Amino acid sequence: MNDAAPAQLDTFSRRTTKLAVVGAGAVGSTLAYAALMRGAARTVALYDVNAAKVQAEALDLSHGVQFVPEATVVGSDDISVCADADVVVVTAGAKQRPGQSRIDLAEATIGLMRTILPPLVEVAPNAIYIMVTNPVDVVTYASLQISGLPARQLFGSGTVLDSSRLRYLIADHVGVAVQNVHAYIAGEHGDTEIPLWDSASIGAVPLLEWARTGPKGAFDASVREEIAHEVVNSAYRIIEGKGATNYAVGLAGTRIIEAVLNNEHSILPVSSLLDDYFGISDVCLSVPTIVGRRGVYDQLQVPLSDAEYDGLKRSADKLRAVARQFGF
Ligand SMILES: NC(=O)C1=CN([C@@H]2O[C@H](COP(=O)(O)OP(=O)(O)OC[C@H]3O[C@@H](n4cnc5c(N)ncnc54)[C@H](O)[C@@H]3O)[C@@H](O)[C@H]2O)C=CC1
Ligand SMILES: CC(=O)C(=O)O
Repeated sequence: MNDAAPAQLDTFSRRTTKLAVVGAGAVGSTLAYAALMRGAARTVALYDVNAAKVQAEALDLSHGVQFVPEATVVGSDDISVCADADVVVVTAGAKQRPGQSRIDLAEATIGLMRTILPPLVEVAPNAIYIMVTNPVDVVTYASLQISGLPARQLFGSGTVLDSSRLRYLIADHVGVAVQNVHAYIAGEHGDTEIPLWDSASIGAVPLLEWARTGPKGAFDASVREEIAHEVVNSAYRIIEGKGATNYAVGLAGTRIIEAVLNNEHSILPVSSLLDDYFGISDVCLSVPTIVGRRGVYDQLQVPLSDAEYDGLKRSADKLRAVARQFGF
């Protein structure tokens, strides 16, 4: 009998992936919880400057590991807790106060990234970096320059969350399962974002076709306008009510982590560096993008109406201007 066989089998059957979450606040700790629930990684490491908070979050999460796929949770105010992570998700930084826009956080967040990223890259040089802290598109662009990482290796959560809000509203409007709605929000994760109606579909039916042939008024321009308005303003409403958004972003972030760690080549609207995307360059924003173990692969050239193209360009111009304002 070969004594080595069971141990070897054990080694190979365990997932050894490590997720590091930087910032154990509302978003970071909820994301860690969602990642544990879904068994996204074998080790979940939390890093935060607030030692008492990060240790408490890690302990609380650890007490629940009996009930989730096997995992280990560690938390520390020492950045080396992130060492050799496969994925690093950055959620550290100030959150919006009611009435503040995401862009209002730019100066503070960029300053924070200058402090956090160099030591992070030192301890986890091969990780895929997913930026969540707002304003996420500008932060992603600045972070690429601060870190010196290749554009495929560092990207932002972008409009994955906004697209899930859009899909939820469309599904609710027509009474179908949200999983059967395929629709993306593109551009800024913020006030200039735009729904890509031209490429949206419900099941196999193009959404604009549904608008023509479905129940009267199903998706006429005023309904589309109302839904788009609701998506843009969702975060403001939630922040007004409870001070932060955390559950949906935790799940959206986990979805991106899974796409990376499982090398899914899934199409997700993450925020990445554009280089001649329909003529748009030198800015990070969201378009439907293939995501896998090496991070960002191709950005899909989806069909765009003239209005959608103009909206995307407006987002790009705004985000570039904000980045320039801070010397990037
Ligand atoms: N991209 C997206 O879809 C979303 C982004 N956000 C953004 O995520 C960020 C975090 O939001 P919350 O978790 O609600 O804020 P929070 O205030 O609850 O947590 C932030 C955490 O960052 C920590 N932190 C601050 N400086 C740090 C440093 N130098 N190193 C490590 N940790 C540090 C704080 O101690 C705190 O625990 C905000 O910028 C918010 O706007 C929030 C929701 C969605
Ligand atoms: C806060 C934020 O960026 C969001 O919930 O969309």
